[in-house]
Amino acid sequence: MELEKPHPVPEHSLAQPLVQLERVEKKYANHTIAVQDANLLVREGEFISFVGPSGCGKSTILRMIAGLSEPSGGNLQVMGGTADSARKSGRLAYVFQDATLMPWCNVLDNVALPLELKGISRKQRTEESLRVLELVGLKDYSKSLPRELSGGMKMRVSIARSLVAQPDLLLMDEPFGALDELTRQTLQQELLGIWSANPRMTVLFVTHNVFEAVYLSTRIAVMTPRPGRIVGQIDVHTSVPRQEDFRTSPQFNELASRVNAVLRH
Ligand SMILES: Nc1ncnc2c1ncn2[C@@H]1O[C@H](COP(=O)(O)OP(=O)(O)OP(=O)(O)O)[C@@H](O)[C@H]1O
Repeated sequence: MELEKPHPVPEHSLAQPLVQLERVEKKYANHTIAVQDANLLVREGEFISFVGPSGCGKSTILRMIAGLSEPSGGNLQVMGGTADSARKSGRLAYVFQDATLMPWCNVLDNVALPLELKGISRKQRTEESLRVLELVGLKDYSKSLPRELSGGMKMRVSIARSLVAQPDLLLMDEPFGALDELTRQTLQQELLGIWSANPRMTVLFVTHNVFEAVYLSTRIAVMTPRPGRIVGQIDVHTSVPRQEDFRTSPQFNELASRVNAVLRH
């Protein structure tokens, strides 16, 4: 199997640490320990998936990194400061499982929202929004309303909105979970294309789908529940952009088996 040139993920030892979790814990007010003793070092340019069963704390970790929820213990650094300061810097973007579009606004205005909130001029907002809509193949739908789009198209709009302010860190919480398998695979391919075209962009991606994690990631953080822990980290050395035939390769199956073995441990 011939795979293309490697993604320019910087050498691990040289790339900047972007996110660092040291013994991070999250205990909710109802005493649920959602995350315990989580340790992870994310370097610039990586694509890391969190994979694990429902309730193992994947979303909780992502929300803490996004500055939407505070750890109850341990040390969390994002872009050299607190998660809250990283969120306020505007250098990170968050994609939810639902596209969460404003139904009364057209596609262009939905995508332009982060720029509007930053006070960017209408002309520049339009230019930038059309640029990212082209990346996700929706330039011709800029005037459409969300209700006129399929589920996959709505998710593309949501991804375009997350990219419009050119984030350094893209956090995605099960973004393709509600899509049919074929659409899901198409969007995985598109996401990898966008990521590999932006060598400095780091992606943290939550999924419960082992195959999705293997296909997308440079590293997989495997989590188990009660309490939620990162119990293993598996590197995926295959270069990107990845071809569809990676999905049927022996290496793919071997990686999926390794992830499953850690999940069952
Ligand atoms: N706000 C909250 N208050 C109390 N408990 C919570 C809260 N949010 C999540 N939990 C609990 O924390 C644990 C981890 O939840 P979390 O949503 O992070 O898991 P997850 O792995 O993302 O699950 P899923 O794949 O189903 O989204 C679960 O037991 C959940 O019930």
